[in-house]
Amino acid sequence: MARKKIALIGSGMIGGTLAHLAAKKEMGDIVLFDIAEGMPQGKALDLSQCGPIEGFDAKITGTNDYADIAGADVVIVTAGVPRKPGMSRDDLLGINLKVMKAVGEGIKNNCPDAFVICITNPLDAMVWALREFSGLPHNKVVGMAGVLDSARFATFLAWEFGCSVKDVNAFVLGGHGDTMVPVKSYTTINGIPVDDYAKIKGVSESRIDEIVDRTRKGGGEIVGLLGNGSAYYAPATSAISMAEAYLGDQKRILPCASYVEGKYGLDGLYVGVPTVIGAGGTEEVIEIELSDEEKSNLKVSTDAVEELLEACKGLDESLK
Ligand SMILES: NC(=O)C1=CN([C@@H]2O[C@H](COP(=O)(O)OP(=O)(O)OC[C@H]3O[C@@H](n4cnc5c(N)ncnc54)[C@H](O)[C@@H]3O)[C@@H](O)[C@H]2O)C=CC1
Ligand SMILES: O=C([O-])CC(=O)C(=O)O
Repeated sequence: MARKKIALIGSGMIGGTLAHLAAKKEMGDIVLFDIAEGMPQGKALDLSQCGPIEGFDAKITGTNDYADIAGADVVIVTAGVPRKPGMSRDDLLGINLKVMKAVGEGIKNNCPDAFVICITNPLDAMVWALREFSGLPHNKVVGMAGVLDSARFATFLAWEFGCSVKDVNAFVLGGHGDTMVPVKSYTTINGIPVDDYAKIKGVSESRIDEIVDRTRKGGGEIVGLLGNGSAYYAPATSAISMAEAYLGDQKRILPCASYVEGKYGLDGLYVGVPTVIGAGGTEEVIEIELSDEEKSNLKVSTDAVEELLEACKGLDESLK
């Protein structure tokens, strides 16, 4: 069987990390694309030289030519700019929207059958715009955010409880902004609801609320510490788990920015919801029961996403 082909559009901090992870996991051959000349070629050469040490045969190439992504099975998009301290993700909208237009056309012309995972911020608006520009079916274009946000929530809970992260199943829904919705009612410690476990361990409700708040601002905390750029290890790891679910037809249920039409009272937008990922791409959006408070928090978050879509339409006529 031919090896799978994974195209990474954007070869910066997340792109390079994605390439390393995909190669180590032998997910297929990897093409690093970027508009910066020499950089993807240089990273490809450097990463290829890990092969003899780590024992992978994945072929890694770097390019500035979209023709080289032809026939890719999976495309992961990180092209664009990250925020700097003091900025919100939404401040990136104007500049990254133009990038999504170029990337969408590159995908449409070269690998229209690929499964496309968008990472570029502001995530929920950029994945929507990328889908519009590429013209691919909605089930083949998805955004990565919920896996990362849920991993952050799980990490902070495991630290608080002094338990293994393997036993924490945390769930974050909604848009990938400070209004995201960490859903306590679906967060468990090996099946034990988080609020019950907090009582057992003597952790106060207000402490759990602080952890929810830290999760919401988790990206900004790292932006502030790095000073120049944003998180890349966990974002890359998150997107790889989504690519593996597709390539392996795993039918995993992952929180992803998926296209939602009808469910959750939404009408045609991308936002973080539990999603089945298998060989059909995003095969199903799962609608879960939410409390009144969770519903109203989700509404605040989805309203913020709707506003960004309107802003995109105002910036690019073709999106109207
Ligand atoms: N969805 C999520 O959870 C997360 C999203 N992000 C976002 O991911 C994006 C990438 O982050 P990093 O890799 O850290 O940034 P980076 O700056 O290291 O890499 C971005 C790369 O995109 C390239 N690029 C710019 N315009 C391009 C174009 N038209 N075509 C192809 N490549 C182009 C740049 O040359 C650069 O190499 C940012 O927008 C960031 O905000 C970051 C972390 C998590
Ligand atoms: O915070 C940022 O700008 C990058 C990002 O989306 C994250 O790490 O969650």
